[in-house]
Amino acid sequence: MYEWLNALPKAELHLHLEGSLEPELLFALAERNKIALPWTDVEALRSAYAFNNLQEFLDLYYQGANVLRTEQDFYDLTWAYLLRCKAQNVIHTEPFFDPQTHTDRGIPFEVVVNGIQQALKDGQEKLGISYGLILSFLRHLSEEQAFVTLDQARPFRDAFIAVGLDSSEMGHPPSKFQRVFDKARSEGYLTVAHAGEEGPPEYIWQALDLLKIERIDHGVRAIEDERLMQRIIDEQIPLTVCPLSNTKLCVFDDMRQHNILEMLERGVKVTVNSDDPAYFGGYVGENFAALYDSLGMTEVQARKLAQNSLDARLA
Ligand SMILES: Nc1ncnc2[nH]cnc12
Ligand SMILES: [Zn+2]
Repeated sequence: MYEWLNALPKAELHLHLEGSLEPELLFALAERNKIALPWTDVEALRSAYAFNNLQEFLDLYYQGANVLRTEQDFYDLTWAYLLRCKAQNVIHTEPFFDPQTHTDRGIPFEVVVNGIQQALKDGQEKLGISYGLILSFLRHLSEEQAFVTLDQARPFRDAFIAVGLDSSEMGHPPSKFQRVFDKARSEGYLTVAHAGEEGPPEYIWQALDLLKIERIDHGVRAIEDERLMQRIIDEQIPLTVCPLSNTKLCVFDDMRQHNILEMLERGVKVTVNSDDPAYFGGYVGENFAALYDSLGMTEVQARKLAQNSLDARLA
């Protein structure tokens, strides 16, 4: 890692807490909770981290999340992530979590939220990292199930700044969730959504026009639609781009093909994020380093990307 990149103050705006579950912690939690794993050791698990697309990754990611059972588990997961933030000068974070991944396995909503929230509060107090937590709906499930999750969140309303939308993109357009996003906005939530990661530009239009999102998560396929590009430039709608994720999930064949700097130079408010760092080979710092190594990112560009992340905060 490069010291000058590490030293830049940054915000992380696209991070799935469940995706920060490192294999070592996964094994430790499995042991603590007496859960048998299908992998013999950490190395065997790590060697399974080879994906051809988003769905192949998600299948393993949901399997990994199964070791998270208690409030302490969610605390430990979140705290480990915050220590990484501290080490890389991430001074603000807006992580996602997927309540349905846990409630559907019988883990009470409050167990998940309390563990995460306590760690975030301690991170603010002891590490000086500010935050805003985003509750994300799983788009492969129904809108009705998202409404149930929104109901479960109501007693904890102050714990969240926004709702989001993630999981399998293809075949699950933003329009499927228009009503639940309307309801969430009426309750004061801001909104974000994954769009244009694997899905077409049309999904980004829907996320903007139907879900009224503040930021586009990924959004790299916007570049295929010139009218859309003009809109996100004119309105300075932030994109939370995740370079290592995009190459690991074969959205781009190679980092040298990534379009983040082309977007930046065209005036798009792009930011650098890690998505699921335990699975994709690194945290924000490693993502910045990859842009330097493979795309020749300049110091001016790095500073602009870091500033964009601070400007695009919701909390
Ligand atoms: N990159 C990604 N896209 C969609 N859903 C996700 N959940 C965790 N990581 C994700
Ligand atoms: Zn994501």
